[in-house]
Amino acid sequence: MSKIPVIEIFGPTIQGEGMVIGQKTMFVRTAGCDYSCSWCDSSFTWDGSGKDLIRQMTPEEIWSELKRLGGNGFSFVTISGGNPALIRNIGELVRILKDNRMKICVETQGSRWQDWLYDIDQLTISPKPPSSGMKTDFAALSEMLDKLKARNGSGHISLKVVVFNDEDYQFAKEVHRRLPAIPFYLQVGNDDTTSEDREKLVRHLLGKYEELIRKAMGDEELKDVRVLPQLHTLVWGNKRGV
Ligand SMILES: C[S@@+](CC[C@H](N)C(=O)[O-])C[C@H]1O[C@@H](n2cnc3c(N)ncnc32)[C@H](O)[C@@H]1O
Ligand SMILES: Nc1nc2[nH]cc(C(=O)O)c2c(=O)[nH]1
Ligand code: SF4
Ligand SMILES: [Mg+2]
Repeated sequence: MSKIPVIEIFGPTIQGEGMVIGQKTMFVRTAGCDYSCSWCDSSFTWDGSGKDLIRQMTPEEIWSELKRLGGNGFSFVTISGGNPALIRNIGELVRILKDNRMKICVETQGSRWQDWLYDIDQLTISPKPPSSGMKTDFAALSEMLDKLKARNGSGHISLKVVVFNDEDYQFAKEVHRRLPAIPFYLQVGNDDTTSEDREKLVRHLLGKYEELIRKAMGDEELKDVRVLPQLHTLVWGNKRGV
């Protein structure tokens, strides 16, 4: 039976980011990423520090674990990582979730394609700005969006760019300029992913959020934009598994 490298399964919790913020959901986080963003808040999925947490699980085992944790109290499952789009076998998990009438949300950076992406109900694509140290392949990104749009339209897709500085903000605008038809989100970057002082972190991030709101509201070139914080970080700080 085909297996999937899973580093954590948790929930129910709220989706803290993007197009379905506030949605009650379970989470499946896969191990491994083709990127290595300088500020990645989930670097334990790819930098070796979480290697003892990785379990090779069959899609059935993942579904059992979701049921064990969430009982009958959920109808939404979010798959994140790392980059879940590295893993072909997630197609089988998607099938099981669909058979059980789950809605599925996926978080990916848009660097890799899998056919199961066609079956995702809420797909968040998060191209990486300069501060991450990564380079976005816009041709590959456009190709991915064209494929998705041709099959299912684009109502269920969004673009979410994390912003840490002005260069990132300019990059975010470029993403929106190139792909104006896709719902566009700006997300506040958390530049202190190791702090255990929640109060201090929240005060700092709310300040950053206000700054980003002010910038976007005063920007005539950005009309159709949503500006969001990471809600789970405001509620729980840098705690893992929430
Ligand atoms: C950990 S990533 C996993 C999915 C996928 N690799 C991606 O980057 O889209 C999930 C989301 O968290 C965002 N993220 C990662 N580190 C962050 C940070 N320090 N502050 C704000 N958002 C962050 C990513 O941009 C992405 O939208
Ligand atoms: N509550 C909560 N919402 C999230 N939205 C995206 C997350 C992620 O790490 O992909 C995440 C996460 O880790 N927790
Ligand atoms: S692409 Fe996502 S998981 Fe990978 S390093 Fe960047 S933020 Fe982290
Ligand atoms: Mg996260």
